[in-house]
Amino acid sequence: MSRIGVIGAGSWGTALATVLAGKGHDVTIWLRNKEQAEEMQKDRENKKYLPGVKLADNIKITGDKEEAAKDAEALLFSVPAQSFRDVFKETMSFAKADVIVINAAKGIEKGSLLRLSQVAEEIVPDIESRYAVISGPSHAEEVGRRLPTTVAVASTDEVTASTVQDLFFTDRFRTYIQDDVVGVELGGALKNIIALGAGISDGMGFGDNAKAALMTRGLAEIARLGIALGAKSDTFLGLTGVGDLIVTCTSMHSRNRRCGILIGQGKTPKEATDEIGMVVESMSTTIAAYGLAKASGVEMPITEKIYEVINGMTDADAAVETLMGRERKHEKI
Ligand SMILES: NC(=O)C1=CN([C@@H]2O[C@H](COP(=O)(O)OP(=O)(O)OC[C@H]3O[C@@H](n4cnc5c(N)ncnc54)[C@H](O)[C@@H]3O)[C@@H](O)[C@H]2O)C=CC1
Ligand SMILES: O=C(CO)COP(=O)(O)O
Repeated sequence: MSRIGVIGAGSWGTALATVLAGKGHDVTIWLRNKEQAEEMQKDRENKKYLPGVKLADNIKITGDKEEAAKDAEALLFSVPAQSFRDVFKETMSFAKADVIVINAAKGIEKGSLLRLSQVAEEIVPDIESRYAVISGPSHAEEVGRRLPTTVAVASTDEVTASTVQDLFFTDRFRTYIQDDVVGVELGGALKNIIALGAGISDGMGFGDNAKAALMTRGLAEIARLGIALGAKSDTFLGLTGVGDLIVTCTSMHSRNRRCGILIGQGKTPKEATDEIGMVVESMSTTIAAYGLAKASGVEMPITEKIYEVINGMTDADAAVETLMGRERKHEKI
């Protein structure tokens, strides 16, 4: 049994806290609003982000970051990617020197174009051997209800990877070990862009053929960028690649897909994200991926069109026409 601080109490932090508590760990969730923390502590439920899932007695909720961090043996970060830098920096100032860090967010920092493990290393230069990423096809709504789920835990350090594997492993939440941190981070972040596109396609009334095309060619461009940035190609065929792409492009739990559906039906990106009311990571990840693709000279035609749609530079109809009318070519990654 370990003491674990969960930093961020959205749907994912809350769902993962229930897995950890189910294993008997002593879990403290931090959330930034003190009144909401008190309410959640009293209600024993996250009514805003994960309604209907009861919180066990070994989960404590606090609005005090120091309380969640200071005695923790492991810290699980589950705040949106663009907030990670600030939240991580402050939290680590309270943490024990040997704390294990697990990041559950899926995104790339917009301004710096850094993966979140790179952001963490900028702040704590010796963090790599104590840092793990958890990622895979896993919607909070299902994990919170103990529906069978598989994910990967990636770390460059094998001991850290297996320690984190053990922290979460249950009969309903199966954790695999991975060493390709770059591939796992990029797979989890970039699939959200394709899910947004799949949603736009659904919202425009296109069919399963169009969605399968987006998913397959989308995976090709995810892998292309990933390999150029140092990922292993096999990772994109695993849980954190094609696995997460499938669940996010097909599930009505996906906020990225649902946001795309609203855009495909004619809403502006701002109206669509406001209506979703939870983090839609693809909005910032698309901008970061567009920047990374340009900087590394990798061709990402779907990402480029989605970038233009969400920035009001083209509409979805024109984007589809351009993608379908691209020069004829051989099928390859
Ligand atoms: N919901 C899901 O099923 C899954 C989500 N993820 C990832 O987990 C991350 C978090 O997502 P969700 O929990 O779903 O989001 P959410 O929208 O449900 O909740 C986000 C939480 O972060 C808090 N937050 C936002 N900015 C903050 C800041 N600056 N400081 C402190 N707290 C802040 C919000 O108040 C809220 O409690 C995202 O990167 C997402 O892609 C990954 C796998 C599954
Ligand atoms: O990453 C996820 C599932 O694995 C969550 O996807 P959404 O952010 O689109 O809900």
